[in-house]
Parts: sequence; structure tokens; C-alpha cells
Amino acid sequence: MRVGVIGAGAVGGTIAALLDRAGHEVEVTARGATLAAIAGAGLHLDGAWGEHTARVCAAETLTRTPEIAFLTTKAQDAASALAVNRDHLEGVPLIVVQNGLEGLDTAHRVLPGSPAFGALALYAAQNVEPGRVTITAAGTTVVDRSREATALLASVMPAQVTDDFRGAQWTKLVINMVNGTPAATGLSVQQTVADARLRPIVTGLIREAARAGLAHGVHFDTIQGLSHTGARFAAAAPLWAAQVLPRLMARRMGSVPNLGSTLQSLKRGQLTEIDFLNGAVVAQSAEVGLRAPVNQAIVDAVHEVERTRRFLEPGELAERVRAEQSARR
Ligand SMILES: NC(=O)C1=CN([C@@H]2O[C@H](COP(=O)(O)OP(=O)(O)OC[C@H]3O[C@@H](n4cnc5c(N)ncnc54)[C@H](OP(=O)(O)O)[C@@H]3O)[C@@H](O)[C@H]2O)C=CC1
Ligand SMILES: CC(C)(CO)C(=O)C(=O)O
Repeated sequence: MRVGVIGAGAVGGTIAALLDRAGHEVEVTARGATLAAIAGAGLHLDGAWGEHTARVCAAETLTRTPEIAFLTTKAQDAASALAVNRDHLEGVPLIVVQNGLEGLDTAHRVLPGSPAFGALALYAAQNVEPGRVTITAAGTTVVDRSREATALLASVMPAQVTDDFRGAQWTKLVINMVNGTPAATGLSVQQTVADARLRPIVTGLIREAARAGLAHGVHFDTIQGLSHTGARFAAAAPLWAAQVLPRLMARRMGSVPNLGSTLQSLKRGQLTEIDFLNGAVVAQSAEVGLRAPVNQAIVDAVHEVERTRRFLEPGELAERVRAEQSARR
């Protein structure tokens, strides 16, 4: 199949390399150092799904019209990345592999004539350097309704379809509550969950996300072991008891340190997706009259790190969270 991948970073690089290995005709879009690396030495994948160097076509924008396309940029780049590829994406099935709640709406807005489906990656991919990606933890991809896209992905990696993408998106948003604390501190997900000062923060983030979803009437689709019952537990249980949830999430990631995709952006000197993750929890909470001070404190902390390039010490972050909680009481 002719496949287009918009944004050959960690997730896009993984999808492109695995589909190339399976014999598909893959074209990726990339820019700067990533484009130069892929054009020169190919796209290199290693880790949980084996090693492969994909000699894929690479350009700043698509040069031909694919039969199916994947959008794999960070959420803040989605609209502009789609717009510059509009000529080759009109009418083409588009799979938006993105965290947060907005990717699919963005695709519908920018490309109203293209059938768009969401997808949620539950593996951990690290863009170790331009054109080189390592899978640090295997996991499935949950795909919104499209049997065609699910079959294509399932031929190269674990993938499953869901008919309740909104419920799955919210469950994934809850899972992504593990991203912010590493981005604020520079530590891995496993380290933040192991730290007695940071684990209550991660738990508080999860709790606020679960409460917001429930208040919006979301039925959380079960993914990666987190079910609607689990989300209700996260929302209602005392903080000490709910700490089992981040522990389970971290355990699923295995022993290879997982930075999470948000910290990876900071390590490359880029802005993050934090407004689309913890920022989404703050916004969704406000819509239903709830407060989300832990998420607000993390959004502020990560924006500070974006500006100053200085990670916060765990105790310092815990103090910021406490201050935000008492200010909003
Ligand atoms: N990494 C992971 O383990 C997981 C990530 N996700 C989600 O998947 C999505 C993608 O994340 P991830 O792969 O980590 O992100 P990356 O930052 O690694 O990759 C995104 C890539 O898109 C490129 N890009 C952005 N705009 C354009 C454009 N206009 N044209 C061409 N390329 C562009 C970026 O280039 P540049 O560097 O030049 O900006 C970058 O290489 C996010 O929503 C993330 O939350 C979900 C599950 C796991
Ligand atoms: C599931 C997880 C946490 C994997 O790293 C992810 O979605 C991310 O890093 O954005």
C-alpha cells in the first residue's frame, strides 16, 4: 500500500519503519535535522519490535498522494502539518495518532473532505536522535472504527479497533497523567512514580482527569487494564489508596526508563504538548465547574521549564502543587 506518514518522530518513525519492513511503499514528511538524517542514512528502528533501517522517501511535504496517511506530529503541530500537505491528503483516509482530546477535531477542521479516524498508541517510543527511534515498551494501538487502518497496523504491531473512541481517548488522557511530572522534573515515569514526594502528585493528576471525564458523562473504554471501574476508583478513592494506579501504569512500562513523549520534547529543546494533556484536564474541569489545581500546577511548571530550561527538584514541585491547591481552595 502507498502510505504517508506526517511527522517522522518517535511514533511516526515507528509506524513508517514497521510498514516499510512489511513491504509497503512509505513516504514520510520531516524537517530540519530529522529530514537530513532520514534522507542520508534512512530511518532506524530498534527495541521491542526488532531492528530495521527503512530507506523510505522523505521530504518536507508529501510528494505523492498516499492510499492512507498517518498524522503523527505533536498536537500543537497538527493543524499546520496537515495544511501544508492538503493537496495530497484531500479525500485520503487519515489516521490521527495523537494524545489529548483534540487531534481528530483538528483533522476534520483542516481536511473536511478526508475521512479521519483517531488512534491511541500505548507503546513507548523514544526518538533517541534524528532518524533513530527505540521502542522501550511494547503496547497496542487502539484505533477508532476504521477496520482498514486497524488491519494495516495489526499486520506489523499489536492493534485493536474500538467503537467508542471518545471513551478510549479519555482513558488515554488519564494514562497520560504520567507524562507531566517527568516533564517538570526531568526524571523518567518510573522514577517519578517511585518517588514518595511525586507519586501523590501523579495520583492527584489522575484523580482530577478521572473526575473531569465522569462529570462530562464519559464512559471510560478499557485500555491497558484501565477500565471505567478503575476510573471511578481513581476519582473517589483516598489519595493513599489511589496511588496503586500510577504504580500499575509504571510497572506496565517495564524497566527501561520511559521519559514519556512530553519530556522528550523538552530534552530536544522544543515546546511541549502540555496544554493538550494536563491543560485539557484543567479546561474540561472548568467546563463542568470543577477545579483541577494539580493539573494547573503541572501546566505552569512545565511551561516554566520550557522557558528556563531548568527542571524542578521533586520537593520544589510538591511545594508548587501544595501552593496551587491552597490558592484554589
Ligand atoms: N513517543 C511516545 O512514546 C508516544 C507518543 N504518543 C503521542 O503521539 C504523538 C506524536 O508523539 P511523538 O512521536 O512522541 O512526537 P515527536 O516529537 O517525536 O515526533 C513528532 C514529529 O513531527 C514532526 N513535525 C512537526 N510538524 C511537522 C511538519 N509540519 N512537517 C513535518 N514534520 C513535522 C516533528 O519534527 P520537529 O522535531 O522538527 O518538530 C517530529 O519529528 C503525540 O501526540 C504524543 O503524545 C502516544 C503514545 C506514545
Ligand atoms: C503511554 C505513554 C506514557 C508512553 O510513553 C505515552 O502516551 C506518552 O509518552 O505520551
